[in-house]
Amino acid sequence: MIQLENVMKKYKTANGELTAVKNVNLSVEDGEIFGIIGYSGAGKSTLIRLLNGLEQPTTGKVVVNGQEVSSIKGSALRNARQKISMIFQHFNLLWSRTVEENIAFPLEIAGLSKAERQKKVLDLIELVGLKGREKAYPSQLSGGQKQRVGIARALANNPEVLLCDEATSALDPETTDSILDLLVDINEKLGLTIVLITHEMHVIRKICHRVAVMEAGQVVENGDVLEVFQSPQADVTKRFVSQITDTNERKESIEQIIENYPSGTLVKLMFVGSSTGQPVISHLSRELNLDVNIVHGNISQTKSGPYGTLIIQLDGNNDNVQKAVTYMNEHGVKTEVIENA
Ligand SMILES: Nc1ncnc2c1ncn2[C@@H]1O[C@H](COP(=O)(O)OP(=O)(O)OP(=O)(O)O)[C@@H](O)[C@H]1O
Repeated sequence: MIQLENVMKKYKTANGELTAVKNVNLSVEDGEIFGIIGYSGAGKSTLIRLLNGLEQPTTGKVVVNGQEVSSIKGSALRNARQKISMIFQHFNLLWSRTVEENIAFPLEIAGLSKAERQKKVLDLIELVGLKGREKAYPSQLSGGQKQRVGIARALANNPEVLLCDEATSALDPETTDSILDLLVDINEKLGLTIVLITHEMHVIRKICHRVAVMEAGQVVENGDVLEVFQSPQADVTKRFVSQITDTNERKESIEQIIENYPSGTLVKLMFVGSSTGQPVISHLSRELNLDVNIVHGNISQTKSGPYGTLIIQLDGNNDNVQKAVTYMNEHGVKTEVIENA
Protein backbone atom coordinates (compact mmCIF):
# COMPACT_ATOMS: atom_id res chain seq x y z
CA MET A 1 0.00 0.00 0.00
CA ILE A 2 2.70 2.49 1.04
CA GLN A 3 6.35 2.23 0.17
CA LEU A 4 9.20 4.56 1.00
CA GLU A 5 12.49 3.85 -0.69
CA ASN A 6 15.68 5.60 0.41
CA VAL A 7 13.73 8.74 1.21
CA MET A 8 15.77 11.79 2.11
CA LYS A 9 14.43 15.27 2.82
CA LYS A 10 16.75 18.22 3.26
CA TYR A 11 15.74 21.79 4.05
CA LYS A 12 17.76 24.90 3.42
CA THR A 13 17.87 26.99 6.58
CA ALA A 14 19.66 30.14 7.67
CA ASN A 15 22.25 27.89 9.36
CA GLY A 16 22.82 25.79 6.26
CA GLU A 17 21.32 22.52 5.13
CA LEU A 18 19.26 20.44 7.55
CA THR A 19 18.43 16.79 6.93
CA ALA A 20 14.94 16.22 8.39
CA VAL A 21 14.48 12.68 6.99
CA LYS A 22 17.46 10.46 6.30
CA ASN A 23 17.47 7.31 4.13
CA VAL A 24 14.10 6.02 5.24
CA ASN A 25 12.87 2.69 3.91
CA LEU A 26 9.43 1.62 5.10
CA SER A 27 6.45 -0.30 3.89
CA VAL A 28 2.91 -0.20 5.22
CA GLU A 29 0.49 -3.00 4.36
CA ASP A 30 -3.06 -2.61 3.15
CA GLY A 31 -5.51 -2.29 6.08
CA GLU A 32 -2.79 -1.90 8.67
CA ILE A 33 -2.58 0.63 11.52
CA PHE A 34 1.02 1.76 11.38
CA GLY A 35 2.53 4.04 14.02
CA ILE A 36 5.55 6.29 13.72
CA ILE A 37 6.89 7.39 17.09
CA GLY A 38 9.66 9.83 17.92
CA TYR A 39 10.49 12.79 20.10
CA SER A 40 10.09 16.36 18.90
CA GLY A 41 12.27 17.10 15.88
CA ALA A 42 12.73 13.42 14.95
CA GLY A 43 11.25 14.02 11.49
CA LYS A 44 7.76 12.53 11.90
CA SER A 45 5.79 15.49 10.53
CA THR A 46 8.09 15.77 7.56
CA LEU A 47 7.67 12.07 6.87
CA ILE A 48 3.88 12.22 7.03
CA ARG A 49 3.83 15.27 4.72
CA LEU A 50 5.92 13.28 2.24
CA LEU A 51 3.20 10.61 2.22
CA ASN A 52 0.50 12.96 0.96
CA GLY A 53 2.72 14.90 -1.41
CA LEU A 54 2.69 18.09 0.68
CA GLU A 55 6.47 17.76 0.58
CA GLN A 56 8.64 16.27 -2.14
CA PRO A 57 11.66 14.18 -1.11
CA THR A 58 15.09 15.56 -1.98
CA THR A 59 15.93 12.03 -3.13
CA GLY A 60 14.12 8.69 -2.99
CA LYS A 61 10.67 7.44 -3.81
CA VAL A 62 7.27 7.57 -2.07
CA VAL A 63 4.64 5.23 -3.51
CA VAL A 64 1.08 5.22 -2.14
CA ASN A 65 -1.44 2.81 -3.58
CA GLY A 66 0.59 2.25 -6.74
CA GLN A 67 1.08 6.00 -7.38
CA GLU A 68 4.48 7.57 -7.00
CA VAL A 69 3.38 10.68 -5.09
CA SER A 70 6.96 11.87 -5.01
CA SER A 71 6.98 12.46 -8.76
CA ILE A 72 3.43 13.51 -9.76
CA LYS A 73 2.23 17.10 -9.89
CA GLY A 74 -0.84 19.21 -10.64
CA SER A 75 -4.18 17.43 -11.15
CA ALA A 76 -2.63 13.94 -10.86
CA LEU A 77 -1.34 14.87 -7.40
CA ARG A 78 -4.68 16.44 -6.43
CA ASN A 79 -6.50 13.24 -7.46
CA ALA A 80 -4.05 11.06 -5.56
CA ARG A 81 -4.48 13.29 -2.49
CA GLN A 82 -8.22 12.68 -2.45
CA LYS A 83 -7.42 9.08 -1.54
CA ILE A 84 -5.02 10.15 1.22
CA SER A 85 -6.80 12.02 4.00
CA MET A 86 -5.42 13.57 7.12
CA ILE A 87 -6.50 14.55 10.64
CA PHE A 88 -4.62 16.98 12.84
CA GLN A 89 -3.75 17.67 16.47
CA HIS A 90 -5.71 20.94 16.46
CA PHE A 91 -8.54 19.59 14.29
CA ASN A 92 -8.31 22.36 11.61
CA LEU A 93 -12.08 22.82 11.42
CA LEU A 94 -13.89 25.73 9.78
CA TRP A 95 -15.12 27.72 12.78
CA SER A 96 -17.94 29.50 10.97
CA ARG A 97 -19.47 26.24 9.75
CA THR A 98 -21.58 23.78 11.68
CA VAL A 99 -20.63 20.14 12.18
CA GLU A 100 -22.58 19.01 9.13
CA GLU A 101 -21.28 21.89 7.00
CA ASN A 102 -17.69 21.05 7.97
CA ILE A 103 -18.21 17.44 6.94
CA ALA A 104 -19.96 18.48 3.72
CA PHE A 105 -17.12 20.82 2.73
CA PRO A 106 -14.89 18.26 0.93
CA LEU A 107 -18.02 16.84 -0.74
CA GLU A 108 -18.88 20.28 -2.13
CA ILE A 109 -15.36 20.57 -3.52
CA ALA A 110 -15.70 17.11 -5.06
CA GLY A 111 -18.90 18.32 -6.80
CA LEU A 112 -21.52 16.04 -5.20
CA SER A 113 -25.17 17.06 -5.48
CA LYS A 114 -26.97 18.40 -2.41
CA ALA A 115 -28.95 15.16 -1.97
CA GLU A 116 -25.79 13.04 -2.23
CA ARG A 117 -24.03 15.30 0.23
CA GLN A 118 -26.86 15.11 2.76
CA LYS A 119 -26.93 11.32 2.65
CA LYS A 120 -23.16 11.01 2.98
CA VAL A 121 -23.00 13.53 5.84
CA LEU A 122 -25.72 11.64 7.74
CA ASP A 123 -23.84 8.35 7.32
CA LEU A 124 -20.59 9.91 8.50
CA ILE A 125 -22.21 11.58 11.51
CA GLU A 126 -23.61 8.21 12.50
CA LEU A 127 -20.25 6.49 11.96
CA VAL A 128 -18.29 8.87 14.19
CA GLY A 129 -20.97 9.08 16.91
CA LEU A 130 -22.05 12.72 16.53
CA LYS A 131 -25.79 12.22 16.13
CA GLY A 132 -27.68 15.15 17.66
CA ARG A 133 -24.74 17.57 17.20
CA GLU A 134 -25.23 18.24 13.47
CA LYS A 135 -26.10 21.94 13.91
CA ALA A 136 -23.45 22.72 16.53
CA TYR A 137 -20.48 24.98 15.76
CA PRO A 138 -16.95 23.79 16.59
CA SER A 139 -16.75 26.27 19.51
CA GLN A 140 -19.69 24.42 21.10
CA LEU A 141 -17.96 21.03 20.96
CA SER A 142 -15.57 19.23 23.30
CA GLY A 143 -12.08 18.35 22.03
CA GLY A 144 -13.11 14.75 21.38
CA GLN A 145 -16.19 15.85 19.43
CA LYS A 146 -14.08 18.24 17.36
CA GLN A 147 -11.76 15.38 16.45
CA ARG A 148 -14.79 13.27 15.51
CA VAL A 149 -15.76 16.02 13.06
CA GLY A 150 -12.18 16.00 11.75
CA ILE A 151 -12.38 12.24 11.24
CA ALA A 152 -15.78 12.40 9.52
CA ARG A 153 -14.54 15.15 7.21
CA ALA A 154 -11.40 13.14 6.43
CA LEU A 155 -13.52 10.12 5.49
CA ALA A 156 -15.91 12.07 3.24
CA ASN A 157 -14.20 11.26 -0.04
CA ASN A 158 -13.73 7.55 0.76
CA PRO A 159 -9.96 7.69 1.21
CA GLU A 160 -7.77 4.59 1.14
CA VAL A 161 -5.28 5.99 3.62
CA LEU A 162 -5.86 8.08 6.72
CA LEU A 163 -2.86 10.00 8.07
CA CYS A 164 -3.12 11.08 11.70
CA ASP A 165 -0.80 13.87 12.81
CA GLU A 166 -0.67 13.70 16.64
CA ALA A 167 -4.46 13.37 16.47
CA THR A 168 -4.91 12.73 20.19
CA SER A 169 -2.12 14.89 21.63
CA ALA A 170 -4.48 17.74 22.58
CA LEU A 171 -6.96 15.43 24.32
CA ASP A 172 -7.23 14.14 27.88
CA PRO A 173 -6.48 10.42 28.45
CA GLU A 174 -10.11 9.29 28.48
CA THR A 175 -11.01 11.19 25.31
CA THR A 176 -7.78 9.95 23.71
CA ASP A 177 -8.93 6.38 24.30
CA SER A 178 -12.37 7.02 22.81
CA ILE A 179 -10.83 8.54 19.66
CA LEU A 180 -8.37 5.63 19.40
CA ASP A 181 -11.29 3.20 19.69
CA LEU A 182 -13.03 5.09 16.88
CA LEU A 183 -9.92 4.81 14.68
CA VAL A 184 -9.81 1.04 15.26
CA ASP A 185 -13.51 0.86 14.48
CA ILE A 186 -13.17 2.61 11.12
CA ASN A 187 -10.02 0.64 10.32
CA GLU A 188 -12.00 -2.58 10.82
CA LYS A 189 -15.29 -1.44 9.26
CA LEU A 190 -13.86 0.30 6.23
CA GLY A 191 -10.57 -1.59 5.81
CA LEU A 192 -8.85 1.79 5.87
CA THR A 193 -5.05 1.90 6.14
CA ILE A 194 -4.02 4.24 8.95
CA VAL A 195 -0.60 5.83 9.45
CA LEU A 196 -0.23 7.84 12.61
CA ILE A 197 2.54 9.87 14.14
CA THR A 198 2.80 10.32 17.88
CA HIS A 199 5.19 10.81 20.75
CA GLU A 200 3.04 8.67 23.07
CA MET A 201 3.76 4.96 23.38
CA HIS A 202 0.26 4.48 24.79
CA VAL A 203 -1.17 5.28 21.35
CA ILE A 204 1.13 2.75 19.69
CA ARG A 205 0.35 0.08 22.28
CA LYS A 206 -3.38 0.54 22.10
CA ILE A 207 -4.06 0.53 18.37
CA CYS A 208 -1.05 -0.09 16.13
CA HIS A 209 -0.13 -3.35 14.45
CA ARG A 210 3.38 -2.21 13.61
CA VAL A 211 5.60 0.66 14.65
CA ALA A 212 8.62 2.55 13.33
CA VAL A 213 10.74 4.49 15.81
CA MET A 214 12.38 7.65 14.49
CA GLU A 215 15.35 9.53 15.83
CA ALA A 216 17.28 12.35 14.13
CA GLY A 217 15.51 11.76 10.81
CA GLN A 218 16.15 8.03 10.72
CA VAL A 219 14.03 4.98 11.38
CA VAL A 220 16.08 3.31 14.11
CA GLU A 221 13.70 0.43 14.77
CA ASN A 222 10.72 -1.03 13.01
CA GLY A 223 8.54 -4.08 13.69
CA ASP A 224 5.43 -5.66 15.20
CA VAL A 225 4.30 -3.72 18.25
CA LEU A 226 4.36 -6.76 20.51
CA GLU A 227 7.92 -7.65 19.46
CA VAL A 228 9.13 -4.09 19.94
CA PHE A 229 7.57 -4.02 23.40
CA GLN A 230 9.10 -7.34 24.29
CA SER A 231 12.62 -6.59 23.16
CA PRO A 232 13.27 -2.98 22.25
CA GLN A 233 16.73 -2.62 20.68
CA ALA A 234 17.53 1.07 20.31
CA ASP A 235 17.95 3.25 23.43
CA VAL A 236 15.23 5.60 22.24
CA THR A 237 12.82 2.66 21.85
CA LYS A 238 13.65 1.49 25.37
CA ARG A 239 12.77 4.96 26.63
CA PHE A 240 9.42 4.88 24.84
CA VAL A 241 8.59 1.40 26.14
CA SER A 242 9.47 2.53 29.65
CA GLN A 243 6.77 5.25 29.33
CA ILE A 244 4.36 2.36 29.81
CA THR A 245 6.21 -0.09 31.98
CA ASP A 246 8.24 2.10 34.39
CA THR A 247 5.45 3.48 36.49
CA ASN A 248 6.09 5.32 39.75
CA GLU A 249 4.35 2.50 41.55
CA ARG A 250 6.89 0.07 40.11
CA LYS A 251 9.82 2.27 41.12
CA GLU A 252 8.48 2.45 44.67
CA SER A 253 8.06 -1.33 44.86
CA ILE A 254 11.65 -1.83 43.73
CA GLU A 255 13.00 0.70 46.22
CA GLN A 256 11.09 -0.94 49.02
CA ILE A 257 12.24 -4.46 48.21
CA ILE A 258 15.88 -3.35 48.05
CA GLU A 259 15.48 -1.76 51.47
CA ASN A 260 13.86 -4.87 52.97
CA TYR A 261 16.00 -7.48 51.19
CA PRO A 262 19.28 -5.79 50.32
CA SER A 263 21.11 -8.92 49.20
CA GLY A 264 19.12 -10.21 46.22
CA THR A 265 19.28 -9.85 42.44
CA LEU A 266 16.40 -8.11 40.70
CA VAL A 267 15.33 -9.63 37.40
CA LYS A 268 12.71 -8.43 34.97
CA LEU A 269 10.85 -11.22 33.16
CA MET A 270 8.95 -10.52 29.97
CA PHE A 271 6.07 -12.63 28.70
CA VAL A 272 4.15 -12.51 25.48
CA GLY A 273 0.68 -13.85 24.74
CA SER A 274 -0.90 -16.22 27.19
CA SER A 275 2.34 -17.77 28.53
CA THR A 276 2.94 -17.26 32.22
CA GLY A 277 6.02 -17.63 34.32
CA GLN A 278 4.42 -19.75 37.02
CA PRO A 279 6.09 -23.13 36.27
CA VAL A 280 9.45 -21.46 35.68
CA ILE A 281 9.33 -19.58 38.97
CA SER A 282 8.27 -22.70 40.90
CA HIS A 283 11.29 -24.47 39.43
CA LEU A 284 13.66 -21.73 40.63
CA SER A 285 12.62 -21.97 44.23
CA ARG A 286 12.28 -25.76 44.27
CA GLU A 287 15.31 -26.95 42.29
CA LEU A 288 17.76 -24.11 42.83
CA ASN A 289 16.87 -23.40 46.41
CA LEU A 290 16.34 -19.68 45.82
CA ASP A 291 14.00 -17.31 47.63
CA VAL A 292 11.82 -15.65 45.03
CA ASN A 293 10.14 -12.37 45.94
CA ILE A 294 7.62 -11.01 43.51
CA VAL A 295 8.18 -7.24 43.39
CA HIS A 296 5.88 -5.99 40.67
CA GLY A 297 3.88 -7.22 37.73
CA ASN A 298 1.78 -5.72 35.00
CA ILE A 299 0.08 -6.76 31.81
CA SER A 300 -0.47 -4.40 28.87
CA GLN A 301 -2.82 -5.17 26.02
CA THR A 302 -1.51 -4.56 22.50
CA LYS A 303 -3.35 -5.00 19.21
CA SER A 304 -1.60 -8.38 18.76
CA GLY A 305 -2.11 -9.71 22.26
CA PRO A 306 -1.08 -9.18 25.86
CA TYR A 307 2.44 -8.36 26.95
CA GLY A 308 3.45 -8.80 30.56
CA THR A 309 6.38 -7.97 32.77
CA LEU A 310 7.14 -9.38 36.16
CA ILE A 311 9.92 -8.20 38.42
CA ILE A 312 11.27 -10.72 40.86
CA GLN A 313 14.07 -10.71 43.35
CA LEU A 314 16.20 -13.83 43.59
CA ASP A 315 18.03 -14.42 46.83
CA GLY A 316 20.44 -17.27 47.46
CA ASN A 317 23.69 -18.74 46.19
CA ASN A 318 25.20 -16.57 43.39
CA ASP A 319 25.89 -19.52 41.10
CA ASN A 320 22.28 -20.59 41.46
CA VAL A 321 21.06 -17.08 40.65
CA GLN A 322 23.10 -17.27 37.44
CA LYS A 323 21.68 -20.73 36.71
CA ALA A 324 18.19 -19.36 37.28
CA VAL A 325 18.65 -16.63 34.68
CA THR A 326 19.99 -19.16 32.17
CA TYR A 327 17.13 -21.54 32.96
CA MET A 328 14.51 -18.84 32.35
CA ASN A 329 16.09 -17.82 29.05
CA GLU A 330 16.16 -21.45 27.94
CA HIS A 331 12.46 -21.73 28.75
CA GLY A 332 11.28 -18.90 26.56
CA VAL A 333 11.15 -16.19 29.23
CA LYS A 334 13.14 -13.10 28.29
CA THR A 335 15.05 -11.69 31.24
CA GLU A 336 16.93 -8.59 32.14
CA VAL A 337 18.89 -8.23 35.37
CA ILE A 338 17.92 -4.72 36.41
CA GLU A 339 19.90 -4.18 39.54
CA ASN A 340 22.37 -6.02 41.69
CA ALA A 341 21.57 -5.08 45.22
N1 LIG B 1 9.91 23.65 6.41
C1 LIG B 1 11.01 23.46 7.13
N2 LIG B 1 12.12 24.22 6.92
C2 LIG B 1 13.23 24.01 7.64
N3 LIG B 1 13.38 23.06 8.58
C3 LIG B 1 12.33 22.28 8.84
C4 LIG B 1 11.09 22.43 8.13
N4 LIG B 1 10.21 21.50 8.60
C5 LIG B 1 10.86 20.81 9.55
N5 LIG B 1 12.12 21.26 9.69
C6 LIG B 1 13.15 20.73 10.62
O1 LIG B 1 13.27 19.34 10.36
C7 LIG B 1 13.46 18.61 11.58
C8 LIG B 1 12.36 17.57 11.72
O2 LIG B 1 11.14 18.27 11.97
P1 LIG B 1 9.71 17.57 12.05
O3 LIG B 1 8.70 18.63 12.29
O4 LIG B 1 9.54 16.68 10.88
O5 LIG B 1 9.90 16.68 13.36
P2 LIG B 1 8.78 16.03 14.29
O6 LIG B 1 9.32 14.71 14.72
O7 LIG B 1 7.49 16.05 13.61
O8 LIG B 1 8.77 17.01 15.52
P3 LIG B 1 7.53 17.84 16.12
O9 LIG B 1 6.68 16.82 16.82
O10 LIG B 1 8.19 18.80 17.05
O11 LIG B 1 6.89 18.49 14.95
C9 LIG B 1 13.48 19.65 12.69
O12 LIG B 1 14.82 19.96 12.97
C10 LIG B 1 12.76 20.84 12.09
O13 LIG B 1 13.20 22.04 12.65
